[in-house]
Amino acid sequence: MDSKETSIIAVEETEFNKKQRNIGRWQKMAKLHAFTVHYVKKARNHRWRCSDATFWSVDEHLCNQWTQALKELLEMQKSRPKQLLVYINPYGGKRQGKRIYEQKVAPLFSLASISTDVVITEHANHAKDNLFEVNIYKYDGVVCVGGDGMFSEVMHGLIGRMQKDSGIDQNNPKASLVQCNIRIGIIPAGSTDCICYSTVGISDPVTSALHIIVGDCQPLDVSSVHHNNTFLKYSVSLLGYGFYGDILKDSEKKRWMGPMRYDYSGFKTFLSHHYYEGTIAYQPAKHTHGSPRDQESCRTGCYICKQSGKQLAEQNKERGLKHEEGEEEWKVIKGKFLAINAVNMSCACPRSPKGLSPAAHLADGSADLILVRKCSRFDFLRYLVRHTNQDDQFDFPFVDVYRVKCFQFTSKLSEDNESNVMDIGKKRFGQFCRDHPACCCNIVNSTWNCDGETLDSSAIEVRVHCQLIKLFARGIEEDCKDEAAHSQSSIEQLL
Ligand SMILES: Nc1ncnc2c1ncn2[C@@H]1O[C@H](COP(=O)(O)OP(=O)(O)OP(=O)(O)O)[C@@H](O)[C@H]1O
Ligand SMILES: CCCCCCCCCCCCC/C=C/[C@@H](O)[C@H](CO)NC(C)=O
Ligand SMILES: [Ca+2]
Repeated sequence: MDSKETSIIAVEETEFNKKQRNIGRWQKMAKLHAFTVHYVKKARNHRWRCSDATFWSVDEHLCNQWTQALKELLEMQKSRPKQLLVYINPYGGKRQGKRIYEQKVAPLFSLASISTDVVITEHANHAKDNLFEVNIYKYDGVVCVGGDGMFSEVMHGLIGRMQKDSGIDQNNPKASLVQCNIRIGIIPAGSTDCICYSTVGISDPVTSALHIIVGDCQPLDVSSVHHNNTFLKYSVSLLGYGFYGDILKDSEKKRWMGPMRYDYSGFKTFLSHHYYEGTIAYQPAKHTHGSPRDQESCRTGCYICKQSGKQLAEQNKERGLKHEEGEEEWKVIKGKFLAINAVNMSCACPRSPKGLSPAAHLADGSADLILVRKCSRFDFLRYLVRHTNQDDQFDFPFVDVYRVKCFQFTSKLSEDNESNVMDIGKKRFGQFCRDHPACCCNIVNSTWNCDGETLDSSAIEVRVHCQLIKLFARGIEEDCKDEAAHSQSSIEQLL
């Protein structure tokens, strides 16, 4: 945190006697007055904690003046939320959402004088549907307690509500969507918590609660996914076909296993080593300055994301004056793929601390399209291992990566179904694997994994909407070796 920026959470008058301290003769001479400042203390690995410091004086007036001045300073922080709508998924991750909120988060919100309306969800889509009914405009933010799936619900509710209120048809894949200025806070209590980890740098409920309290704001790109002019879903983290789609499909049947289900299904999917044929067409993201092979990652105050934000503001100003840009060139790739991963952000998570595309940006209006072509099991394992270490994940002859603003995918199977009259044998028994006719392995489509939810269609059209939503976060901060000491000194400077 910048030392000029206040990291105070709350200021309270304190009864001095309760804080028994050895202050020698002062205590005997006069009645002491005190106030306590609760502030953010930065610890290692992007973790934030709430700490406090008590100040005392024999001068009651001086004490009151300080308390008043600090409270006024806090009042002036207009970006801080005062009223929040909170959705808790009691069944996400290890089913600890309610406990985490009540024990770790609610006391901090109350300390920071934030009032809350809390909804404990009773079924899937409860939060999403509810966001179409409530008066969302009275809130400074919506908080979800759960995992990526719960975040996805809240995001769909908010984006959908904004488009409905503005008369925008979500089924139109070319529609300019209305930005959503009501920020979303994520209290991680899921299985992967990739969105929280990639935007804060850690999956920790207290840290996330403190980012909400100090009123952080991080814009985020959102991809819209359509099939045949029908809206399917939005995505902010991973849109994965092949490996990650198959893991998700298998793991959904094993929700009872909790977060372990991904390891079990991951191992199974790895052993099955399925590849899928299809065609990808994409438009490169020429507007952004970065590349997926950059060494630098997106960090707090990222220059590339700021530039994209400026371009977006210009476009919004010019909209109406200018006609839609002419069609840019499409690149087409046909092939056999073990995995097709499109990521709007790095997708860093505790399992993969750098993520699937370490140089992807949170708010640059682009996604990184990663194509993992058919290769041996051993090579695929080498690729997967690089999700977890520092080595370059794209430095393989069977892996390609492109920074794109939109793409389309059609599986070979659906191309064939659309264009050919299938013979009776195929219709009855399914299509047989052309490479191994003797093995009779059935070719089926994979499933798209869209931020942890499956999509019903394999043929999709995807478009990145630059900075469509905002989070209570600030992106991952640059490593600071002496963060704890720095935070302490910033509070001392302030007082
Ligand atoms: N009360 C509920 N009962 C059943 N399902 C719910 C309920 N509330 C929300 N859900 C659904 O549960 C799904 C999964 O929840 P969540 O994302 O919180 O946990 P997770 O899947 O374990 O974690 P992750 O998404 O990080 O892998 C969400 O898609 C959401 O729609
Ligand atoms: C033998 C080594 C295997 C290493 C495997 C590493 C696995 C890394 C997993 C990274 C997934 C990150 C993408 C996040 C996706 C989320 O949207 C989704 C929902 O929470 N999670 C999953 C697992 O699909
Ligand atoms: Ca992006």
